[in-house]
Amino acid sequence: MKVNQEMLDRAPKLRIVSNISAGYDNLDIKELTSRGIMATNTPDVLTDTTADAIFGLLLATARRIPELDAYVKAGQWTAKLPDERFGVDVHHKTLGIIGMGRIGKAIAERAHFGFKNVLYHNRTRNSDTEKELEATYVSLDDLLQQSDFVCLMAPLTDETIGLMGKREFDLMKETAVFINGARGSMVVEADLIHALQNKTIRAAGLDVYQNEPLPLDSPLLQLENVVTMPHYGSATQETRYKMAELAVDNLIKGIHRQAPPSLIDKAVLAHI
Ligand SMILES: NC(=O)C1=CN([C@@H]2O[C@H](COP(=O)(O)OP(=O)(O)OC[C@H]3O[C@@H](n4cnc5c(N)ncnc54)[C@H](OP(=O)(O)O)[C@@H]3O)[C@@H](O)[C@H]2O)C=CC1
Ligand SMILES: O=CC(=O)O
Repeated sequence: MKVNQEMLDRAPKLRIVSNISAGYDNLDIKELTSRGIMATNTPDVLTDTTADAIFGLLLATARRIPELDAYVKAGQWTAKLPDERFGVDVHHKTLGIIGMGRIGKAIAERAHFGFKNVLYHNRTRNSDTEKELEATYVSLDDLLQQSDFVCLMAPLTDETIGLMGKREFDLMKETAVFINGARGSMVVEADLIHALQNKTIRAAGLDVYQNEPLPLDSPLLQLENVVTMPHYGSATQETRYKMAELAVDNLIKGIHRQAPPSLIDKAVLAHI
């Protein structure tokens, strides 16, 4: 739900907005802070669960697991698997992570022993991450040109909206797989669809979309080289419970005008 000026005008007594998600692109943080309203999210508790899901999506896309599951269940496995159904290797390839934050790093940890290289791109270089995960910092264009798997894991901001468009898909290898575990609006969906239809990239694994739930007439649903998930990254019972607990802790602190555990903009404390 979007929390913007219009909504806030109707809530003059509001003290805190407690988001149950790590991403907070639905919140106008500047506006909230200027009104002395705290805003919180639920990072960390969902990091490993989301990394598991996005890594699973990467494997499923490369090895075409959902398609082959449907093939077996439809009774089509009546002879040797035809070559056209083969997948592509994941091991000893190059993984490029755009947004090497908490979840990006957890994905890199999972890739550390299986991939040949892990490349990453952030606005700032992180030498501790480079040492710890043997990851290499590169420009966005170098990452797109060199990676066999490109995984988008940065936040949606004014800077990242439409980050992946025609130019960026054109830079990717024809054999590369694109994974989006971040936010749909960071991708120009029509350009992604074009790249997939024309096979200028091999495939995509998507957890997030420009419009959610994904409209039934989306061309993405017709493409064999797309694996879809329903914005599912943090969706395990254990993790959703921890997220709810953290959101409640944040809320209770905020109602009592105390600093919540995951306050997004600490500058708001000067206004309350
Ligand atoms: N699919 C799902 O279910 C889920 C999706 N998410 C999404 O994942 C996002 C990341 O979460 P999390 O890892 O916890 O967040 P973090 O804040 O820990 O990491 C975000 C990373 O992105 C980098 N980044 C920010 N802006 C840019 C930019 N313009 N270009 C390149 N890199 C950039 C940051 O580095 P720097 O500041 O140096 O640029 C940082 O390393 C969330 O914002 C949310 O949208 C989160 C949870 C579940
Ligand atoms: O997309 C989910 C989140 O926690 O952010």
